[in-house]
Amino acid sequence: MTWLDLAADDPFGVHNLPYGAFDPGDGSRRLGARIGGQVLDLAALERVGLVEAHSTLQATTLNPFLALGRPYWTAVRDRLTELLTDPAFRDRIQPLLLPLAEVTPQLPFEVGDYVDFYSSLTHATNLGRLFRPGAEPLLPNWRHLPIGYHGRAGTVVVSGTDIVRPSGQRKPPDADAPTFGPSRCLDIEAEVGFVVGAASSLGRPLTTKDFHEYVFGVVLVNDWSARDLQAWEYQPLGPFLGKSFATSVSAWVVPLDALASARVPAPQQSPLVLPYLADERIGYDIRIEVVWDGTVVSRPPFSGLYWTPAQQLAHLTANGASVRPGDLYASGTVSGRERDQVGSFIELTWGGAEPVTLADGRTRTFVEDGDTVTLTATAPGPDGTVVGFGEVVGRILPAVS
Ligand SMILES: O=C(O)/C=C/C(=O)CC(=O)CC(=O)O
Ligand SMILES: [Ca+2]
Ligand SMILES: [Mg+2]
Repeated sequence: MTWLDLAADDPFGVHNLPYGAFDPGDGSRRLGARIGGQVLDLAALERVGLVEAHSTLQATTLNPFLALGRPYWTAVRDRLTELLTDPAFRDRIQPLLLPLAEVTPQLPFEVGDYVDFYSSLTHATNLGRLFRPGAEPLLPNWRHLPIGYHGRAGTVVVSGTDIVRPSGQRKPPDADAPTFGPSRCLDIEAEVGFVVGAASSLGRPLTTKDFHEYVFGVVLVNDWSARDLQAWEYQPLGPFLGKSFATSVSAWVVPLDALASARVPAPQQSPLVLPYLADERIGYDIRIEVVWDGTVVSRPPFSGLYWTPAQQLAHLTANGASVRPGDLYASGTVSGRERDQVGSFIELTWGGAEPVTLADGRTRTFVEDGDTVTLTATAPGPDGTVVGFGEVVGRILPAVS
């Protein structure tokens, strides 16, 4: 029990303690841990000697702390738990807590390499039908390896950043020639992102068993996608400008250790995978909500994903590629089987053919200028608690002409 005045069902109780970076209001950047509606100033905490992490908590991003590896992540988390539960520390900790409302969240880590997977069987099947009508929706490799592509790390932005509508080339199937202009089919993708902490060595693949040693924590991801640009450009090399203009992530990195109670069996795979992809089938019961301009339109369940994050890590290093602190890999769009569980609007509105009606009566197919899309999520915590992920929110600004 924490000595802070927190409700037992607060999703940011001492069982969670996600890490982030914030501007306290003077234009500087500091590292913090979220507890309830406050931020614990980790830089100050380390300066006064209440926690020790080789001065990595003085940095403006989490990367140096991530690089310390699992033993330090555990030691610092244990220490924060002690400081926030033992009333003997109350008087020294209280001055280091800032109200969340008075700080501005920053991108918590400098994104190294960014990979996006494609691991939901339902999403892959739906997109196959929509993008390749008449063809087999799942390509022959889909059940043998976690399909992914390398995205653009430099355009990963923190929740709250406005998104400018992208322009680009598109050519509807019935048009004679391509045109250039603002995307008319701007979409979202609700995903779960895994933040790599420890570095691996070039030429040394990781195994599925290495997941817990190398992955530090989890963020929510909105992989904004311009479907008209994507449909025209993606063959044969895959997503490019249709997805590289912006990817939003939540401001608080939930440590993997906070998700121990959220582990659930992942779906069994058929056919059996190659030995390097064999894993313990551990999924996470992360329940996402997609909110479109105030209306909850979908509740994608992460637990049903076919490929697990441990398999994704093993696969992305299977050729000897190394990972670095701050690398981010996203699960791929989280879509459950029901229409109100899909993680993209192209699925929700079936390519724009079936508009959705928001609570105030407006109808939507794709995202319009001025719309705000918010993803939130929770997962079960220890002893009946709930782990919150905060939100990833973005508002669309008109295209730049
Ligand atoms: O099937 C396709 O051609 C395209 C699929 C996607 O756009 C999905 C994607 O970016 C990966 C994912 O988020 O699942
Ligand atoms: Ca995606
Ligand atoms: Mg993207």
